[in-house]
Amino acid sequence: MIQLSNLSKTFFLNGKSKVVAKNINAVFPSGVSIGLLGRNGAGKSTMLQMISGTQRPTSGSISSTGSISYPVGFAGSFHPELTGSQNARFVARIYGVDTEKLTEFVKDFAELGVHFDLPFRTYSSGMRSRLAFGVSMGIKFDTYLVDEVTSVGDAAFQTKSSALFQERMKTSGAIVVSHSLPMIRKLCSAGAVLEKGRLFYYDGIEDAIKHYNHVIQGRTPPWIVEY
Ligand SMILES: Nc1ncnc2c1ncn2[C@@H]1O[C@H](COP(=O)(O)OP(=O)(O)OP(=O)(O)O)[C@@H](O)[C@H]1O
Repeated sequence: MIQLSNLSKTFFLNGKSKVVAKNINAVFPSGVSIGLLGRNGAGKSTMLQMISGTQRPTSGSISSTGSISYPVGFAGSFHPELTGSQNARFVARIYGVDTEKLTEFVKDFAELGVHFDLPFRTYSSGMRSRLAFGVSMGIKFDTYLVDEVTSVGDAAFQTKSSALFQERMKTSGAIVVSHSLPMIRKLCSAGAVLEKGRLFYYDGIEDAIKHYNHVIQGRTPPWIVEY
């Protein structure tokens, strides 16, 4: 379970303020895959960053009962001079998981062939994504945070990635940010909409999509009194 308590976040830039969370109180239940929807700039990525702990709220707090991943597919902390294999070991040590097991898993999953033992700096962007997705999904977390990982590799690899995600969802939950509704429908059973600093949680993804469809047409859903 992830609990947001009186959570507020405001950015100040060039004398202007942007509120992305306004005193939000909400609970993301354990073991559920939740699609986080909202317009461009609503604050979805910021919300994931606050949940992962890389961004601080302006006020309020976030507490959780289980382990939370770093954003799935994030490659920014890989060292360019280390090989894919060495980077996988490095991350395994940071998270205290079996280095051999994770490395074997990633080797098999990411299908990088000889590149797995070559420096990360020599990788194509597709190879980087495959390594990053394999490493993050290779570690068991209670909740996976997924931000727009919609196109990892070619069609065959996407099918494989999606199957791995569904497999993980048997024992874990996720918060998934994507503008692709087919992707959200495929991966999520529940949903939440972030709009004007408020968060609306729905047990059913179709109800969240209904709300989102109102939002993108600039309308307030009839079941919401006011934002
Ligand atoms: N470090 C920052 N400093 C100032 N403003 C920021 C910062 N990070 C984000 N913002 C602003 O906060 C708002 C929310 O950004 P965020 O990336 O969280 O939105 P999003 O819902 O994920 O958007 P998108 O759907 O376009 O990816 C935007 O207006 C953005 O410009």
